[in-house]
Order: sequence, then C-alpha cells, then structure tokens
Amino acid sequence: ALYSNPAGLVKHEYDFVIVGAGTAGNVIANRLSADSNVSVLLVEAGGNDAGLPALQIPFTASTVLSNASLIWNYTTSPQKALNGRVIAYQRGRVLGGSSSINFMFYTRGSRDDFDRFADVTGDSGWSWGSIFPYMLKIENFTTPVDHHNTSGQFNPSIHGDRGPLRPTLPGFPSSLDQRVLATTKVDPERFPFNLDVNSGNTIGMTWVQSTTGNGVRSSSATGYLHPILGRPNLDVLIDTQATRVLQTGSRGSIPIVRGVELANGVSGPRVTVHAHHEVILCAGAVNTPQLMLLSGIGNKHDLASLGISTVIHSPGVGQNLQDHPLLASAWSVNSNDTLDGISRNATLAGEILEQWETSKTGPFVDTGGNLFAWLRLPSIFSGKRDPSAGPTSAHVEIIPANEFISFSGDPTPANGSYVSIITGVISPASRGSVTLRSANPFDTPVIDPGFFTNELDVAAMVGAIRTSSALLETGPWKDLAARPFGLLENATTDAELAEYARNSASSFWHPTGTVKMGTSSDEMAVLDSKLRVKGAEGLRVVDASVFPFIPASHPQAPIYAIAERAADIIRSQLYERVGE
Ligand SMILES: Cc1cc2nc3c(=O)[nH]c(=O)nc-3n(C[C@H](O)[C@H](O)[C@H](O)COP(=O)(O)OP(=O)(O)OC[C@H]3O[C@@H](n4cnc5c(N)ncnc54)[C@H](O)[C@@H]3O)c2cc1C
Repeated sequence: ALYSNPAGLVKHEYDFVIVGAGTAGNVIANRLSADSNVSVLLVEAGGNDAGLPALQIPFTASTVLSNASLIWNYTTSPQKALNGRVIAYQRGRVLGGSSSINFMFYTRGSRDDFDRFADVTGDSGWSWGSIFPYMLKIENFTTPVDHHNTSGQFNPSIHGDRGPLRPTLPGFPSSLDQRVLATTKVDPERFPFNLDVNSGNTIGMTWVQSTTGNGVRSSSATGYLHPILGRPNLDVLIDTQATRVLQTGSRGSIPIVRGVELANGVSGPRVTVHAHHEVILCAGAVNTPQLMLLSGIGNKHDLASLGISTVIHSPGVGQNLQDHPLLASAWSVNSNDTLDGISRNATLAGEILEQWETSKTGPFVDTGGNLFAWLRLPSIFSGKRDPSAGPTSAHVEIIPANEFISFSGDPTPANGSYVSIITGVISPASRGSVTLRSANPFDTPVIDPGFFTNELDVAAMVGAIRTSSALLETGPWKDLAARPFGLLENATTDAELAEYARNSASSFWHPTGTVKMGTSSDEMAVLDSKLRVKGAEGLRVVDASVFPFIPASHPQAPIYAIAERAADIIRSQLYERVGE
C-alpha cells in the first residue's frame, strides 16, 4: 500500500526497510518484494511522481531543477578552486529520486571502470564481465519514436529487451547530426566513431542512448516501482524522512542496526520501524552519508564535535566525494536551423508541446544533443598519474547541442543563433566530502565536491574546450562560422581558458563515492564488497555512494546495474540465513 504519513503505518516490522525510493532503492524494493514471503517497507522523503508532465517531457528536463517541491534544493559550499562560487547541487526528492529529474543519458561506464571496482574490492563480481548480465537485465531497448532506421547507430546484440527500463535512440533528427558524423570521417583520429559506447569501450563519438523510450522519461519509478505498487507484501511510505538508523542490539561488540526513525517534518512525531533482516540505505551519495553520520556512524572525532555519540567509528563516511565538473560554452553561428526559437517563442513552444502531448513525437522527445563524444587526452596526463581507470575510460566528454545552453542561469540571448558544447571532466582527480552542518536531520549537509582542487581537472577541462573549438573548425562545421560567445570570447590562452572554466563550471550532478566499498584492510572503505556496513550487523548501502571511483560515465546505468547485483546478493544471503 502507499502511505503518506508514518503515523498511518499499520505495521512497524518488515523483513527489509529500504530508505530512499530513488534509482537504486526502487530496484531493491522490486527485486526483494518479488518474493511474496518477504515484506518490504520503502521510505521516501519526497512525494509521488505519477502524472507530473514536468517529469515526463525529456526536452524540458532542466525546468524541473527550479521546482522546489521535487528537489532537495542543495548548494555546494563555496568552491575555492571555482573562485569561491557556490553551485546549485540538485538531487531528486520524489519517487524515482534523481532518475525522475535527471537528463536521461544512458551510459553503462567502461570495462576498465568495473574491472577497477573488482580490483580494489577484491570481488570479481564487480568486474565488467560479471556485471554485464545485469546491464542486460535492466533494459527493454525501445524503437525510437520516429521509427527511423537505426542500423549503424547502436549494437542491438549488446542490449536487453525484457527489463523494466526503456532506453532508446534519439527520436527527432537534429541538423547537427550529419555534421557530427561527417567529423568522424574527416578527423577520425581525434573524433573516432563508436557504434555503441555501452559495449565497455566508451571512447569516441556516438549516438546518444537515453531513458526516453516512447518519448517519455523512463525512471526507476516508472520502470521498477509503479508496476508493483499493488504487491501486498510491499508498503511505500512517501513524504517521510528517515532521520536516523537505530542500534537495536549487539552481537558481541558488533552493533546490530535494524531500526529506522522516521518523521514527516521537523516537528512531526518520530515513528520507529524495524527490519527483521536488514535496513538498506539507498538515499544517494549526499543523503546516505548524512543519515549515517546523524546515526553515529562516521569519524568519531567529527561526531563528538557535534555531540553525536559514536556507534561505529568509520572515518570514510562522507569522504571521497567525486563528481564530474561541467561547463556549457556557446558559439554564435550562421544558421537559421537551431532550436533557439523554442525558448524565445511561446507559440512555437506551445505547438511543440501539443505535438508531444498528442503523439509523443517532435523535438520534445529528446534531451538535447543527439550525438556526443568521450575522448582521451593523453598529452595532459603524460608524466602524471592518470586518474582514469584505463584505456576504455574517457578523460573528457563533449556534447554538441543545437541551441544556446547555460547552466549559470543566463537566458537565451534575444537575437542570433547558437551552438553550445557541453564539456565535462569525466575521470576527475579532485576529491571532496559530505559533512554535517549540525545534528539536526532537517538541516542541509555541507557538500564540498572539491571541484578543480586538483589542477589536472582544470587542464582536462581546458583540453575539452580546445577540442570543442577544434570540432567547430573542421570542414563539416565551417559554414556555421562559429564565434565564441560570452565569457569564452575573451579566453584564448590556456591561463585564460582555465580562468573561464573556474568562473563558469558547475556540476553534472553525479556525486558518488561517499560511502565506498573496499577491502577489510582499507580503513576508509565503509562497506565490504557485498555492500554491508563494516562493523555492523543488519545495515547495507546500495546507491551512488558505494563506488570507490566515479565511473567515467553518466552514472544512472551503473547504479541500476550495481543495484540489480546487490538485490541478488541480498536474496542469496537471506536464503542462506533462512536455511541456517
Ligand atoms: C539534474 C541531474 C541530471 C542528471 N543527468 C543524468 C543523466 O543524464 N544520466 C545519468 O546517468 N545520470 C544523470 N544524473 C545522475 C543520476 O541521476 C544519479 O547519479 C542517480 O540517479 C543517483 O541514484 P541514487 O540511487 O544514488 O540516488 P537517488 O536516485 O537520488 O535516490 C535517493 C532517494 O532517496 C531519497 N532520500 C534521501 N534522503 C532520504 C531520507 N533521509 N529519508 C527518506 N528518503 C530519502 C531521495 O529523496 C531520493 O528519492 C543526473 C542527476 C541530476 C540531479
């Protein structure tokens, strides 16, 4: 049943209590409750996503980021290497979590990313080869809405056709598509074509795959949760925040943590629920460490300074935050075929919306660029420690878009036509943290992604901007006569481009790594390789926090995949336990 107030819960004991109905949480809830003998409570701080068009239209996804009722409204701490700027740091706060508000790029990460997870955890189950079946299990790869011929645009043999999620290819052509493809022919050394970046080798220019099957957002809520809301063994509690996990006993010196304290507001009554087997934290890379710290699981010195008594001293909780810095640069172009008109002309936007509403076709079915590139820039790292996982992982990302795009809040200029290129540092060397501001669970945590604190990331971003300019100078783009726009106009030397990046970069909103898994000898690894909290019984974490390194990828597909494996691990351990 669906509840919206903890006071209304009929039961207070379940086999599993899952905190966070986001990307990973809904996978776990779905797979565990598939066994009708297993009872599951899924708790979500946000509300219901169902029937909200703002969440469904791919093209206008960014407008959700100003809808305070669907997000956590976080900002970063002042970023010293971004000249002290504070960056908006959005997370989804609604069924589906960030999969309900993200930009829907669907990328699995690289073979080297996953093989590195296996290496650093000593668990071959995280290797690319072992995780690949879960990648297939996630998907029902869907024909694009315009039914165009997709041969040469992806490799169907490496995709699934029975999973809950609906990735697809672009469903509306962009006039940039042919230019991008032609670039891969005239300059294949710099811009090689990659038939399918979801093969394990991510390098090259490729067609975007996105979770927009049938022209609407496909999220963990639409794919994994709504179809199973009728299961009698699953209760879903929305508009309710977990404020602490609670120690419910001990086994020798090991605390048993099978309680969760819930509240639906700062002054709402606290309600406690218990798990017979496990509490599973799926609150994301910001809120999972926050909740652990609030519960006394963290660095004992930091906890003491906030008056929180330590249940488990685990210095890695909240550390190792990794994210991808993003920068949107615009060039003015000689073209009358860009999408800039949509944001300037309400009548045109209304017509396109009507087309989407009536037939789920037209420009609104896609998220932005139709092709993008992941590239390696080895010269930047020569003689330095390359932060990427290996040759199949990119250093930088380049997404050309046929319109003016700004992540700094700048509106589309009143005149002119624009091409934007979004660049990202996709194997960053910088590290940050999530810490508590206070012991109040309703206080915002301190989020410090540490953007550009490692100079290698600035150099990579400068390299990505230079590569973008080079792209626009190749033959297929020449007639556009692209001219740098805005702050980019006055940045030509490496030092000026670095300063431009420091003044303009923001986040891809891919925080990961804050509750990392690892070996028993790694003191900073909070979890063992089966995602159990070390030093506790009954507590596990499954979400973006668990990655020891950020995948060189948009992270939703890797998160779905690790959640699928985690569900299998939990089920097998449950049956072992039941069999004991
Ligand atoms: C704007 C934006 C664009 C993005 N674009 C892309 C993209 O194009 N492609 C891609 O692959 N990735 C993208 N991402 C990243 C991706 O969506 C996230 O990495 C991923 O969804 C995180 O999954 P998760 O399970 O770790 O957390 P989430 O999906 O964020 O789930 C956490 C859930 O826990 C809930 N919660 C938190 N604290 C509590 C609490 N105390 N009690 C109860 N519930 C709680 C939250 O409300 C949320 O629903 C984007 C993210 C954002 C924000």
